[in-house]
Amino acid sequence: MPSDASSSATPVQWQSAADVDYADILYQQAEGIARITINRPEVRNAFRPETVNELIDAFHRAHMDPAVGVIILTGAGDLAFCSGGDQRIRGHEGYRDQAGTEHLNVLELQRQIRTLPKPVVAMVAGYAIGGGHVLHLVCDLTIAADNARFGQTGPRVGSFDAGFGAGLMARTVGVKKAKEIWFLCRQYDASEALAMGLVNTVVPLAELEATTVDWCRQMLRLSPTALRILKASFNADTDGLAGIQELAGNATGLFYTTDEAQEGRDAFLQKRQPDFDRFRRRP
Ligand SMILES: CC(C)(COP(=O)(O)OP(=O)(O)OC[C@H]1O[C@@H](n2cnc3c(N)ncnc32)[C@H](O)[C@@H]1OP(=O)(O)O)[C@@H](O)C(=O)NCCC(=O)NCCSC(=O)CCC(=O)c1ccccc1C(=O)O
Repeated sequence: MPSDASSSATPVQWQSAADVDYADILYQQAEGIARITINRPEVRNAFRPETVNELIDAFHRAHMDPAVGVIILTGAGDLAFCSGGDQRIRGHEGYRDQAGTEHLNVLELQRQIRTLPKPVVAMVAGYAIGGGHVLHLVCDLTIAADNARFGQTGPRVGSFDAGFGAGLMARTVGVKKAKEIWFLCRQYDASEALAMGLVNTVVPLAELEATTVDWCRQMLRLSPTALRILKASFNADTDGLAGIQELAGNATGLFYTTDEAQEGRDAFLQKRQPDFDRFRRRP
């Protein structure tokens, strides 16, 4: 079968997990794909701390599930992917949860999306704005509908994301463009986003899900280990020593599967000297 063979004609049959009870998000699964949906369309899918905690839980679930190979992050409805932090519950030093504690917990979610070892695809219809724009940015790929609109609003609403929101943005679209996005708080349509490398492709809204699923199916046919290590390698320089640690952890994980590493473990458990003589020193 050719590597790009398309099976996009077959619609996906999403199944909701029976054992989850999220209030702000949906978690569905099919064919090795987990689909995580921010489900607050009445506020253009703005997130509150509880939303972010549920997203963290859902991404952890998808990470740990061996049946999941690719994850889609999206927003409910056609009007928005996500409009960032819910300004109605923004308090003195963060976003207030129902117990009254104030958080900036989306930063933890950003790190989780980058470090979990499976491709994460942002499926964007409508607005990806503010912290919602940064969420699509930290995903590995972005598929945009032709009605998508992108932008930052921080300097207008009294906020900024000086982490991935600035640094990864600059690496993605270039420093001048990233400064324009943050300093002017303009919105960009899908074709402008494509031209600046902010998204991977733009499709008609009616084809958004089919195209996203098709890309996921293509990745599911590829080597999961190769994709895993490639994802870590793309983060390695950006994320400094934490990125190198992530990449290196994959090397350790692969080494553990070898007879050579297992000889070390077995020798310790059998209280003998390890015998590494039978393992060749490769050029
Ligand atoms: C997204 C819009 C451009 C959509 O415009 P439009 O289609 O015309 O719809 P509206 O009529 O404006 O909105 C419909 C309805 O939704 C409400 N709403 C929309 N967005 C939000 C929001 N973010 N918070 C709360 N409510 C929202 C809107 O008020 C309407 O409600 P009604 O009751 O019907 O009036 C437009 O809506 C828009 O511009 N929205 C605001 C975008 C914005 O400024 N977002 C916040 C950016 S700052 C941010 O996200 C920081 C959070 C963050 O990620 C972060 C960064 C750095 C460190 C930590 C953090 C962190 O942890 O949070």
